[in-house]
Amino acid sequence: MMAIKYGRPIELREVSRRDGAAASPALDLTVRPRRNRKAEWARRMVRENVLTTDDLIWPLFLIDGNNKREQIASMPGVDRLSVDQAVREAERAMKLTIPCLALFPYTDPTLRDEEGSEATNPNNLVCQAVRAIKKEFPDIGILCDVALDPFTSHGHDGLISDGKILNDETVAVLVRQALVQAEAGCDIIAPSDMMDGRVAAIREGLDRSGLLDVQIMAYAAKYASAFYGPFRDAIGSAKTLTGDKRTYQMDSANTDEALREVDLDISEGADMVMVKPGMPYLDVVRRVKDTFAMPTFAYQVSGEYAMIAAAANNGWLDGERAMMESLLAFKRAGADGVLSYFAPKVAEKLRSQT
Ligand SMILES: NCc1[nH]cc(CCC(=O)O)c1CC(=O)O
Ligand SMILES: [Mg+2]
Repeated sequence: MMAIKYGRPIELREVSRRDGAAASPALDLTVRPRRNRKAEWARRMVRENVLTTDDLIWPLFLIDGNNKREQIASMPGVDRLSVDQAVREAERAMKLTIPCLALFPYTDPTLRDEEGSEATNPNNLVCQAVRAIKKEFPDIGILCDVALDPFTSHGHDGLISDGKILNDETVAVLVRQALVQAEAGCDIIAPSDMMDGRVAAIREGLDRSGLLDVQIMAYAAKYASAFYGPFRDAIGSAKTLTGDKRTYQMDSANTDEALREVDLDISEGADMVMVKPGMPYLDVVRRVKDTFAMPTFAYQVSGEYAMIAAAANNGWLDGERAMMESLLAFKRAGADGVLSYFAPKVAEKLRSQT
C-alpha cells in the first residue's frame, strides 16, 4: 500500500529519476496543479464558473427632461438619463443581450415631500420610462425598485413619525407604489425598503389586481452600508438624508439574520432574493444560495462601482480586468445574476471575447 499524497512513494523515488535529470534540479512531485493551467485551452477546459450576459441586470438612473444626459460625479461613466435616452439604452441592452434593466429616478426636489407621495403617482418618472421602454422593446425585462427614498424630502425609505420609521403604514404605501409600477408594465417588483411584511402585502396587492405574472425580487438581505453613497448622490437624497437607515437595514456584523430575512421573504412569496451590497457580502450570497436554492441575486452597489472606476481612472489598476474579476466573483459565490453599473461594459467585453 502506498499512500501518495503530494509526492512520490519513497520506494519509487530512485527509478523515477530519468538519466540526466539530475542536471536539472527537480522537485519530486507527482501532482503538479500547474499542468491544468499551462495554456488558455487547458484553463478553459477546467474552468468552473462562467459569466455570460444572461447574468446581468443593468441599473439606469432617470431624470426629467428631453434628450438629457447628466454626469454623476461620484459614478464616472454613469449618467442620469431622460426617458428618451433610457429608451436608447434599452435598445443597447437588447443588442448586447442583457435580459433586464432596473430603473431608479432622480425626483425633482419640488416633487419630494414628507410622505413620498410622488412614489404612487401613476405618471411618475419611473412609470413613464417603463411605458416608453416597453412600447419599443416589449421583450426586455424591467425591474422597478420599491422604496420611498427617491421621493421623500428626508431621504428615508419609509414614513416617519417622531423620528421613527413607521413599518405598517409604510407597507401600505409601498403596495400602492408597486401597483402603479406593475400597471405601467414593470415585470419585476423589487422592494428595497426592508420593512417587515412588505413582500406578502405586495404579493397580495398584485394578485388582487390580477397581476399574477409580475415577479417579486426581494432585497431580502440588505445591509446598512457605507457603499450606497454614490447612489444617494445619483438620486439626490445624499444631502437631504437625516441620520442613517440602521433601524431597518441590516447590521453588517450578521449573517444568521440574513438567512431569517431571506426565509421570511420566500415564505411571503418572493420569486427571487437579493443580497446587497455585493462584494463585501459574498459570504452571505453563498450561505443564502446553499440554504434556500432559490434564484439568488447580488447587487454590486454604487460604492463598489465607484471604487473600481476611480482606481482605474487613476491608473492604479486595470479597470477592465478588475471589472470582469469582480463580476466573476459573484458567480463563484453562487449568485444567479448581478445588478451592476458595469453591465453594458461587461456585455461588450464578453461579446468581444467570442
Ligand atoms: N432604498 C433605495 C435603494 N435601492 C438601491 C440602493 C443602493 C444602490 C447602490 O448603492 O447602487 C438604495 C439606497 C439605500 O438604501 O439607501
Ligand atoms: Mg425583511
